[in-house]
Amino acid sequence: MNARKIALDILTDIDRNNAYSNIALNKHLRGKALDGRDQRFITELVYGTVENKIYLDYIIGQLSKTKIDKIHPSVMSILRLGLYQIIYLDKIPPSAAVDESVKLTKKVQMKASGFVNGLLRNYLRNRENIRIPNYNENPVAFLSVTYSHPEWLVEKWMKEFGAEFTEKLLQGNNAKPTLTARVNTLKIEKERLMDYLRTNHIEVTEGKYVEEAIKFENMYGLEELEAFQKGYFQIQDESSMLVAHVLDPKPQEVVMDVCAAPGGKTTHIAQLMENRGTIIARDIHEHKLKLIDNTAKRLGITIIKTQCYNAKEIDETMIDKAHRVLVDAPCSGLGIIRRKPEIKYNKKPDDLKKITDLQLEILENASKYVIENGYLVYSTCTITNEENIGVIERFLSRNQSFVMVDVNPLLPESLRGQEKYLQLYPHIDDMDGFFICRLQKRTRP
Ligand SMILES: C[S@@+](CC[C@H](N)C(=O)[O-])C[C@H]1O[C@@H](n2cnc3c(N)ncnc32)[C@H](O)[C@@H]1O
Repeated sequence: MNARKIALDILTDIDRNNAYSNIALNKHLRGKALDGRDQRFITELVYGTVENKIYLDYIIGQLSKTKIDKIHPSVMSILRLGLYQIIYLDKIPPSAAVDESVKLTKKVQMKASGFVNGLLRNYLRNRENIRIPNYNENPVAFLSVTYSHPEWLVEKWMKEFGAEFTEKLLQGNNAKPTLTARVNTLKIEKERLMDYLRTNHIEVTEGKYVEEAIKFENMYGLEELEAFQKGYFQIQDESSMLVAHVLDPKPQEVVMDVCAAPGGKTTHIAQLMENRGTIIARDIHEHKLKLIDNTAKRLGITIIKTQCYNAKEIDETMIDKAHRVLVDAPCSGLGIIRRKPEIKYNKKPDDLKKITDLQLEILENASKYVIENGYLVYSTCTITNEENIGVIERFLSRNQSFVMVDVNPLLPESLRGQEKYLQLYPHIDDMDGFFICRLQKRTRP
Protein backbone atom coordinates (compact mmCIF):
# COMPACT_ATOMS: atom_id res chain seq x y z
CA MET A 1 0.00 0.00 0.00
CA ASN A 2 1.65 3.24 -1.15
CA ALA A 3 0.94 6.10 1.27
CA ARG A 4 1.53 8.82 -1.33
CA LYS A 5 -0.83 7.12 -3.81
CA ILE A 6 -3.53 7.00 -1.12
CA ALA A 7 -2.92 10.70 -0.37
CA LEU A 8 -3.25 11.43 -4.09
CA ASP A 9 -6.55 9.51 -4.28
CA ILE A 10 -7.88 11.48 -1.33
CA LEU A 11 -6.83 14.81 -2.87
CA THR A 12 -8.52 13.78 -6.13
CA ASP A 13 -11.71 12.96 -4.21
CA ILE A 14 -11.60 16.37 -2.49
CA ASP A 15 -11.00 18.21 -5.81
CA ARG A 16 -13.38 16.27 -8.00
CA ASN A 17 -16.26 15.67 -5.63
CA ASN A 18 -15.96 18.70 -3.36
CA ALA A 19 -15.45 16.19 -0.53
CA TYR A 20 -14.50 17.41 2.95
CA SER A 21 -10.92 16.43 3.79
CA ASN A 22 -11.82 14.77 7.10
CA ILE A 23 -14.60 12.71 5.53
CA ALA A 24 -12.46 11.78 2.50
CA LEU A 25 -9.60 10.77 4.81
CA ASN A 26 -11.84 8.55 6.93
CA LYS A 27 -13.38 6.97 3.86
CA HIS A 28 -10.06 6.15 2.18
CA LEU A 29 -8.23 5.01 5.33
CA ARG A 30 -11.04 2.81 6.64
CA GLY A 31 -10.36 -0.87 6.23
CA LYS A 32 -6.84 -0.43 4.80
CA ALA A 33 -4.02 -2.30 6.51
CA LEU A 34 -1.99 0.78 7.40
CA ASP A 35 0.08 1.25 10.54
CA GLY A 36 -0.19 4.41 12.65
CA ARG A 37 2.88 5.93 11.01
CA ASP A 38 1.42 5.62 7.52
CA GLN A 39 -1.93 6.97 8.69
CA ARG A 40 -0.19 9.99 10.21
CA PHE A 41 1.88 10.52 7.07
CA ILE A 42 -1.16 10.38 4.77
CA THR A 43 -3.12 12.71 7.03
CA GLU A 44 -0.23 15.16 7.14
CA LEU A 45 0.17 15.06 3.35
CA VAL A 46 -3.52 15.63 2.70
CA TYR A 47 -4.10 18.41 5.22
CA GLY A 48 -0.77 20.08 4.46
CA THR A 49 -1.33 20.07 0.72
CA VAL A 50 -4.88 21.40 0.93
CA GLU A 51 -3.96 23.96 3.59
CA ASN A 52 -1.12 25.41 1.50
CA LYS A 53 -2.65 25.07 -1.94
CA ILE A 54 -2.49 28.73 -2.99
CA TYR A 55 1.15 29.01 -1.91
CA LEU A 56 2.11 25.75 -3.64
CA ASP A 57 0.24 26.76 -6.82
CA TYR A 58 1.97 30.13 -6.77
CA ILE A 59 5.35 28.38 -6.78
CA ILE A 60 4.27 25.95 -9.52
CA GLY A 61 3.07 28.96 -11.55
CA GLN A 62 6.48 30.62 -11.16
CA LEU A 63 8.35 27.52 -12.33
CA SER A 64 6.13 26.08 -15.04
CA LYS A 65 6.12 27.21 -18.68
CA THR A 66 2.66 25.64 -19.03
CA LYS A 67 -0.11 27.71 -17.42
CA ILE A 68 -1.30 25.93 -14.30
CA ASP A 69 -4.91 25.69 -15.46
CA LYS A 70 -3.62 23.68 -18.44
CA ILE A 71 -1.80 21.13 -16.26
CA HIS A 72 -3.69 17.85 -15.71
CA PRO A 73 -5.44 17.92 -12.27
CA SER A 74 -3.68 14.70 -11.10
CA VAL A 75 -0.31 16.12 -12.13
CA MET A 76 -1.10 19.33 -10.23
CA SER A 77 -1.91 17.26 -7.14
CA ILE A 78 1.36 15.32 -7.49
CA LEU A 79 3.32 18.56 -7.84
CA ARG A 80 1.63 20.02 -4.78
CA LEU A 81 2.30 16.84 -2.80
CA GLY A 82 5.95 16.80 -3.89
CA LEU A 83 6.53 20.47 -3.12
CA TYR A 84 4.76 20.15 0.20
CA GLN A 85 7.15 17.40 1.26
CA ILE A 86 10.19 19.38 0.11
CA ILE A 87 9.14 22.64 1.78
CA TYR A 88 7.48 21.48 4.99
CA LEU A 89 8.60 17.96 5.88
CA ASP A 90 12.15 18.05 7.24
CA LYS A 91 12.28 14.29 7.72
CA ILE A 92 11.94 13.56 4.00
CA PRO A 93 15.10 14.12 1.93
CA PRO A 94 14.18 16.36 -1.06
CA SER A 95 15.61 13.83 -3.52
CA ALA A 96 13.26 11.16 -2.12
CA ALA A 97 10.29 13.54 -2.45
CA VAL A 98 11.20 14.12 -6.11
CA ASP A 99 11.78 10.41 -6.89
CA GLU A 100 8.53 9.36 -5.23
CA SER A 101 6.61 12.08 -7.11
CA VAL A 102 8.03 10.88 -10.42
CA LYS A 103 7.11 7.26 -9.58
CA LEU A 104 3.60 8.38 -8.71
CA THR A 105 3.27 10.29 -12.00
CA LYS A 106 4.33 7.18 -13.92
CA LYS A 107 1.37 5.37 -12.34
CA VAL A 108 -1.27 7.95 -13.25
CA GLN A 109 0.01 10.19 -16.11
CA MET A 110 3.10 8.46 -17.54
CA LYS A 111 3.89 11.15 -20.10
CA ALA A 112 4.05 13.91 -17.47
CA SER A 113 6.82 12.25 -15.42
CA GLY A 114 9.59 14.27 -17.11
CA PHE A 115 7.67 17.48 -16.46
CA VAL A 116 7.21 16.65 -12.76
CA ASN A 117 10.86 15.67 -12.39
CA GLY A 118 12.00 18.86 -14.15
CA LEU A 119 9.77 21.20 -12.17
CA LEU A 120 10.61 19.79 -8.75
CA ARG A 121 14.36 19.78 -9.51
CA ASN A 122 14.04 23.31 -10.85
CA TYR A 123 12.53 24.28 -7.49
CA LEU A 124 15.41 22.67 -5.59
CA ARG A 125 17.92 24.62 -7.70
CA ASN A 126 16.09 27.95 -7.62
CA ARG A 127 14.17 28.02 -4.35
CA GLU A 128 16.15 31.05 -3.12
CA ASN A 129 15.11 33.10 -6.15
CA ILE A 130 11.36 32.63 -5.86
CA ARG A 131 9.72 35.90 -4.86
CA ILE A 132 6.30 36.12 -3.32
CA PRO A 133 4.23 39.37 -3.47
CA ASN A 134 5.62 42.20 -1.36
CA TYR A 135 3.62 43.13 1.77
CA ASN A 136 4.10 46.89 1.39
CA GLU A 137 3.13 46.90 -2.26
CA ASN A 138 0.19 44.53 -1.98
CA PRO A 139 -0.67 43.27 1.52
CA VAL A 140 -3.74 41.34 0.32
CA ALA A 141 -1.71 39.39 -2.27
CA PHE A 142 1.08 38.80 0.26
CA LEU A 143 -1.27 37.42 2.92
CA SER A 144 -3.23 35.43 0.35
CA VAL A 145 -0.14 33.64 -1.01
CA THR A 146 1.71 33.30 2.30
CA TYR A 147 -1.22 31.77 4.18
CA SER A 148 -3.14 30.28 1.23
CA HIS A 149 -6.45 32.06 1.65
CA PRO A 150 -8.32 33.52 -1.35
CA GLU A 151 -7.84 37.24 -1.87
CA TRP A 152 -11.53 38.12 -1.45
CA LEU A 153 -11.55 36.56 2.01
CA VAL A 154 -8.32 38.25 3.09
CA GLU A 155 -9.68 41.58 1.85
CA LYS A 156 -12.98 41.05 3.64
CA TRP A 157 -11.32 40.14 6.94
CA MET A 158 -8.84 43.01 6.67
CA LYS A 159 -11.79 45.41 6.41
CA GLU A 160 -13.64 43.67 9.23
CA PHE A 161 -10.80 42.97 11.67
CA GLY A 162 -7.74 44.99 10.52
CA ALA A 163 -4.46 43.70 9.05
CA GLU A 164 -2.74 42.50 12.22
CA PHE A 165 -5.72 40.48 13.49
CA THR A 166 -6.26 39.03 10.02
CA GLU A 167 -2.68 37.80 9.72
CA LYS A 168 -2.95 36.03 13.09
CA LEU A 169 -6.29 34.57 12.11
CA LEU A 170 -4.85 33.22 8.85
CA GLN A 171 -1.96 31.67 10.78
CA GLY A 172 -4.44 30.16 13.26
CA ASN A 173 -6.47 28.70 10.41
CA ASN A 174 -3.37 26.81 9.25
CA ALA A 175 -2.52 25.48 12.74
CA LYS A 176 -3.19 21.91 13.80
CA PRO A 177 -6.47 21.71 15.73
CA THR A 178 -6.68 20.09 19.13
CA LEU A 179 -8.49 16.76 19.15
CA THR A 180 -11.10 16.86 21.89
CA ALA A 181 -13.92 14.66 23.03
CA ARG A 182 -16.88 14.96 25.34
CA VAL A 183 -17.05 12.39 28.10
CA ASN A 184 -20.46 10.73 28.09
CA THR A 185 -21.22 11.25 31.75
CA LEU A 186 -24.39 9.19 31.34
CA LYS A 187 -22.09 6.14 31.14
CA ILE A 188 -18.81 7.01 32.82
CA GLU A 189 -17.11 9.64 34.97
CA LYS A 190 -14.34 11.69 33.41
CA GLU A 191 -11.59 10.46 35.76
CA ARG A 192 -12.54 6.84 35.20
CA LEU A 193 -12.51 7.26 31.43
CA MET A 194 -9.13 9.01 31.54
CA ASP A 195 -7.68 6.20 33.69
CA TYR A 196 -9.16 3.60 31.35
CA LEU A 197 -7.66 5.28 28.28
CA ARG A 198 -4.25 5.71 29.93
CA THR A 199 -4.24 2.06 30.91
CA ASN A 200 -4.63 1.41 27.21
CA HIS A 201 -1.59 3.66 26.49
CA ILE A 202 -3.65 6.52 25.10
CA GLU A 203 -2.44 9.97 26.03
CA VAL A 204 -5.24 12.17 27.34
CA THR A 205 -5.44 15.39 29.31
CA GLU A 206 -8.30 17.47 30.67
CA GLY A 207 -10.06 19.94 28.37
CA LYS A 208 -9.32 23.62 28.75
CA TYR A 209 -12.79 25.10 29.21
CA VAL A 210 -15.55 22.53 29.57
CA GLU A 211 -15.75 20.20 32.55
CA GLU A 212 -16.64 17.12 30.49
CA ALA A 213 -13.99 17.72 27.81
CA ILE A 214 -10.82 15.67 27.34
CA LYS A 215 -7.97 16.19 24.89
CA PHE A 216 -6.19 13.47 22.94
CA GLU A 217 -2.54 13.79 21.98
CA ASN A 218 -1.30 12.37 18.69
CA MET A 219 -4.30 10.14 18.15
CA TYR A 220 -5.79 8.73 14.97
CA GLY A 221 -8.67 6.36 14.50
CA LEU A 222 -10.47 7.34 17.71
CA GLU A 223 -13.65 5.73 16.45
CA GLU A 224 -11.94 2.35 16.38
CA LEU A 225 -11.32 2.44 20.14
CA GLU A 226 -13.35 0.15 22.36
CA ALA A 227 -14.09 3.10 24.65
CA PHE A 228 -15.68 4.95 21.72
CA GLN A 229 -17.72 1.96 20.63
CA LYS A 230 -18.94 1.45 24.19
CA GLY A 231 -20.25 5.04 24.09
CA TYR A 232 -17.92 6.49 26.70
CA PHE A 233 -17.16 9.58 24.64
CA GLN A 234 -18.17 11.64 21.64
CA ILE A 235 -15.65 13.49 19.47
CA GLN A 236 -16.48 17.20 19.68
CA ASP A 237 -14.63 20.48 19.85
CA GLU A 238 -14.89 22.43 23.09
CA SER A 239 -16.44 25.44 21.32
CA SER A 240 -19.25 23.21 20.13
CA MET A 241 -19.70 21.87 23.68
CA LEU A 242 -20.23 25.40 24.95
CA VAL A 243 -23.43 25.67 22.89
CA ALA A 244 -25.34 23.11 24.97
CA HIS A 245 -24.11 24.83 28.14
CA VAL A 246 -25.46 28.16 26.90
CA LEU A 247 -28.77 26.49 26.06
CA ASP A 248 -28.65 25.22 29.66
CA PRO A 249 -31.39 22.58 29.34
CA LYS A 250 -32.97 21.00 32.42
CA PRO A 251 -34.25 17.46 32.94
CA GLN A 252 -37.89 16.92 31.95
CA GLU A 253 -38.01 19.88 29.59
CA VAL A 254 -39.07 19.90 25.93
CA VAL A 255 -36.15 20.97 23.74
CA MET A 256 -36.10 21.46 19.98
CA ASP A 257 -32.96 21.32 17.90
CA VAL A 258 -34.02 22.40 14.42
CA CYS A 259 -30.70 21.82 12.57
CA ALA A 260 -29.47 18.83 14.50
CA ALA A 261 -27.45 16.46 12.33
CA PRO A 262 -25.06 14.78 12.89
CA GLY A 263 -26.14 15.23 16.50
CA GLY A 264 -23.07 16.43 18.39
CA LYS A 265 -25.01 19.09 20.24
CA THR A 266 -28.30 17.16 20.47
CA THR A 267 -26.63 14.30 22.31
CA HIS A 268 -24.81 16.74 24.58
CA ILE A 269 -28.14 18.40 25.41
CA ALA A 270 -29.55 14.95 26.28
CA GLN A 271 -26.56 14.37 28.55
CA LEU A 272 -27.15 17.66 30.39
CA MET A 273 -30.83 16.68 30.73
CA GLU A 274 -29.70 13.40 32.35
CA ASN A 275 -31.56 11.61 29.56
CA ARG A 276 -34.90 12.79 30.98
CA GLY A 277 -37.46 14.84 29.04
CA THR A 278 -37.91 15.20 25.28
CA ILE A 279 -35.65 16.44 22.52
CA ILE A 280 -37.06 16.89 19.05
CA ALA A 281 -34.08 16.75 16.71
CA ARG A 282 -34.71 17.80 13.13
CA ASP A 283 -32.73 18.08 9.96
CA ILE A 284 -33.60 18.60 6.32
CA HIS A 285 -31.58 15.55 5.25
CA GLU A 286 -33.19 12.21 6.05
CA HIS A 287 -29.94 10.26 5.71
CA LYS A 288 -28.27 12.46 8.31
CA LEU A 289 -30.92 11.65 10.92
CA LYS A 290 -29.52 8.10 11.02
CA LEU A 291 -26.25 9.57 12.27
CA ILE A 292 -28.10 11.13 15.22
CA ASP A 293 -29.99 7.90 15.93
CA ASN A 294 -26.81 5.80 15.77
CA THR A 295 -24.86 8.16 18.01
CA ALA A 296 -27.72 8.36 20.51
CA LYS A 297 -27.89 4.55 20.61
CA ARG A 298 -24.15 4.22 21.15
CA LEU A 299 -24.28 6.80 23.94
CA GLY A 300 -27.29 5.15 25.61
CA ILE A 301 -29.60 8.14 25.02
CA THR A 302 -33.31 7.48 24.64
CA ILE A 303 -35.02 10.89 24.74
CA ILE A 304 -34.22 12.09 21.22
CA LYS A 305 -36.95 11.96 18.57
CA THR A 306 -35.49 12.56 15.13
CA GLN A 307 -37.67 14.08 12.43
CA CYS A 308 -36.95 15.03 8.85
CA TYR A 309 -38.17 18.60 8.65
CA ASN A 310 -37.30 21.69 6.64
CA ALA A 311 -36.73 24.49 9.14
CA LYS A 312 -37.88 26.97 6.50
CA GLU A 313 -41.40 25.72 7.08
CA ILE A 314 -43.38 26.52 10.21
CA ASP A 315 -44.72 23.59 12.21
CA GLU A 316 -48.02 24.89 13.61
CA THR A 317 -48.26 21.93 16.01
CA MET A 318 -45.14 23.02 17.89
CA ILE A 319 -45.94 26.72 18.40
CA ASP A 320 -45.26 27.80 22.01
CA LYS A 321 -44.37 24.22 22.98
CA ALA A 322 -40.61 24.16 23.67
CA HIS A 323 -38.81 25.34 26.78
CA ARG A 324 -35.61 25.75 24.77
CA VAL A 325 -34.89 25.84 21.07
CA LEU A 326 -31.49 25.53 19.45
CA VAL A 327 -30.72 26.90 16.00
CA ASP A 328 -27.25 25.60 15.17
CA ALA A 329 -27.56 27.15 11.77
CA PRO A 330 -26.10 26.05 8.45
CA CYS A 331 -23.28 28.56 7.87
CA SER A 332 -20.19 29.32 5.79
CA GLY A 333 -18.05 27.28 8.22
CA LEU A 334 -15.26 29.86 8.13
CA GLY A 335 -14.53 29.14 11.80
CA ILE A 336 -13.50 25.54 11.14
CA ILE A 337 -10.93 26.02 8.37
CA ARG A 338 -8.35 24.31 10.63
CA ARG A 339 -10.38 21.11 10.38
CA LYS A 340 -11.73 21.46 6.86
CA PRO A 341 -9.18 23.59 4.97
CA GLU A 342 -11.00 23.22 1.64
CA ILE A 343 -13.76 25.49 3.03
CA LYS A 344 -11.62 28.55 2.32
CA TYR A 345 -11.53 27.73 -1.38
CA ASN A 346 -15.11 26.53 -1.79
CA LYS A 347 -16.87 29.60 -0.43
CA LYS A 348 -17.64 32.57 -2.64
CA PRO A 349 -18.68 36.10 -1.54
CA ASP A 350 -22.23 35.61 -2.88
CA ASP A 351 -22.70 32.51 -0.70
CA LEU A 352 -22.59 34.66 2.42
CA LYS A 353 -25.57 36.84 1.46
CA LYS A 354 -27.66 33.78 0.57
CA ILE A 355 -26.79 31.98 3.77
CA THR A 356 -27.64 34.93 6.06
CA ASP A 357 -31.16 35.10 4.60
CA LEU A 358 -31.58 31.37 5.27
CA GLN A 359 -30.22 31.75 8.82
CA LEU A 360 -32.67 34.55 9.59
CA GLU A 361 -35.59 32.61 8.15
CA ILE A 362 -34.73 29.51 10.20
CA LEU A 363 -34.25 31.59 13.36
CA GLU A 364 -37.60 33.37 12.91
CA ASN A 365 -39.46 30.10 12.40
CA ALA A 366 -37.72 28.44 15.33
CA SER A 367 -38.56 31.37 17.61
CA LYS A 368 -42.25 30.54 17.24
CA TYR A 369 -41.74 27.25 19.10
CA VAL A 370 -40.41 28.90 22.27
CA ILE A 371 -42.78 29.15 25.25
CA GLU A 372 -43.06 32.39 27.20
CA ASN A 373 -39.88 33.01 29.20
CA GLY A 374 -38.24 30.16 27.26
CA TYR A 375 -34.88 30.39 25.52
CA LEU A 376 -33.71 30.45 21.94
CA VAL A 377 -30.00 29.85 21.26
CA TYR A 378 -28.44 30.72 17.92
CA SER A 379 -25.00 29.35 17.07
CA THR A 380 -22.73 29.06 14.03
CA CYS A 381 -19.23 27.78 13.36
CA THR A 382 -18.23 30.93 11.57
CA ILE A 383 -16.62 34.25 12.40
CA THR A 384 -18.15 36.65 9.90
CA ASN A 385 -20.26 39.37 11.51
CA GLU A 386 -23.10 39.23 9.01
CA GLU A 387 -23.82 35.56 9.76
CA ASN A 388 -23.60 36.12 13.49
CA ILE A 389 -24.46 39.32 15.31
CA GLY A 390 -25.77 40.65 11.98
CA VAL A 391 -28.47 37.94 11.88
CA ILE A 392 -29.31 38.52 15.55
CA GLU A 393 -29.71 42.28 15.05
CA ARG A 394 -31.99 41.71 12.06
CA PHE A 395 -33.99 39.18 14.07
CA LEU A 396 -34.36 41.42 17.15
CA SER A 397 -35.43 44.40 15.07
CA ARG A 398 -38.34 42.35 13.73
CA ASN A 399 -39.21 40.34 16.85
CA GLN A 400 -39.76 42.60 19.80
CA SER A 401 -40.93 39.78 22.07
CA PHE A 402 -37.32 38.53 22.23
CA VAL A 403 -34.36 40.03 24.11
CA MET A 404 -30.72 39.06 24.12
CA VAL A 405 -29.64 37.66 27.48
CA ASP A 406 -26.09 37.53 28.76
CA VAL A 407 -24.25 34.26 28.04
CA ASN A 408 -21.38 35.11 30.40
CA PRO A 409 -22.80 33.54 33.59
CA LEU A 410 -23.03 30.24 31.69
CA LEU A 411 -19.42 30.35 30.48
CA PRO A 412 -16.15 29.37 32.14
CA GLU A 413 -14.54 32.45 33.69
CA SER A 414 -11.67 32.59 31.20
CA LEU A 415 -14.11 33.06 28.31
CA ARG A 416 -16.28 35.77 29.85
CA GLY A 417 -16.18 39.07 28.00
CA GLN A 418 -17.75 42.47 27.44
CA GLU A 419 -20.42 41.33 25.00
CA LYS A 420 -23.60 39.49 25.94
CA TYR A 421 -22.86 36.94 23.20
CA LEU A 422 -19.75 34.78 22.64
CA GLN A 423 -17.53 34.94 19.57
CA LEU A 424 -14.60 32.52 19.53
CA TYR A 425 -11.62 32.66 17.17
CA PRO A 426 -9.21 29.78 16.49
CA HIS A 427 -6.06 31.88 16.92
CA ILE A 428 -7.20 33.42 20.21
CA ASP A 429 -9.07 30.62 21.92
CA ASP A 430 -7.44 27.56 20.32
CA MET A 431 -10.91 26.26 19.53
CA ASP A 432 -13.06 26.29 16.43
CA GLY A 433 -14.38 29.74 15.55
CA PHE A 434 -17.91 29.81 16.94
CA PHE A 435 -20.67 32.28 17.65
CA ILE A 436 -23.19 31.66 20.44
CA CYS A 437 -26.05 33.95 21.38
CA ARG A 438 -28.90 33.46 23.83
CA LEU A 439 -32.32 35.05 23.44
CA GLN A 440 -35.31 34.93 25.73
CA LYS A 441 -38.97 35.27 24.89
CA ARG A 442 -40.50 37.90 27.10
CA THR A 443 -43.74 37.45 28.98
CA ARG A 444 -46.53 39.34 27.28
CA PRO A 445 -47.67 42.39 29.32
C1 LIG B 1 -24.10 23.28 11.54
S1 LIG B 1 -24.92 21.85 11.03
C2 LIG B 1 -25.60 21.23 12.53
C3 LIG B 1 -24.61 20.50 13.40
C4 LIG B 1 -25.27 19.84 14.58
N1 LIG B 1 -26.04 20.76 15.36
C5 LIG B 1 -24.25 19.17 15.49
O1 LIG B 1 -23.86 19.74 16.50
O2 LIG B 1 -23.85 18.05 15.18
C6 LIG B 1 -26.32 22.45 10.23
C7 LIG B 1 -27.32 21.40 9.83
O3 LIG B 1 -28.46 22.08 9.28
C8 LIG B 1 -29.03 21.25 8.31
N2 LIG B 1 -29.89 22.10 7.48
C9 LIG B 1 -29.56 22.89 6.44
N3 LIG B 1 -30.65 23.51 5.96
C10 LIG B 1 -31.70 23.11 6.71
C11 LIG B 1 -33.08 23.38 6.70
N4 LIG B 1 -33.63 24.21 5.81
N5 LIG B 1 -33.86 22.77 7.62
C12 LIG B 1 -33.33 21.91 8.53
N6 LIG B 1 -32.02 21.61 8.58
C13 LIG B 1 -31.21 22.21 7.69
C14 LIG B 1 -27.84 20.63 7.61
O4 LIG B 1 -28.21 19.42 6.98
C15 LIG B 1 -26.86 20.43 8.77
O5 LIG B 1 -26.94 19.12 9.24
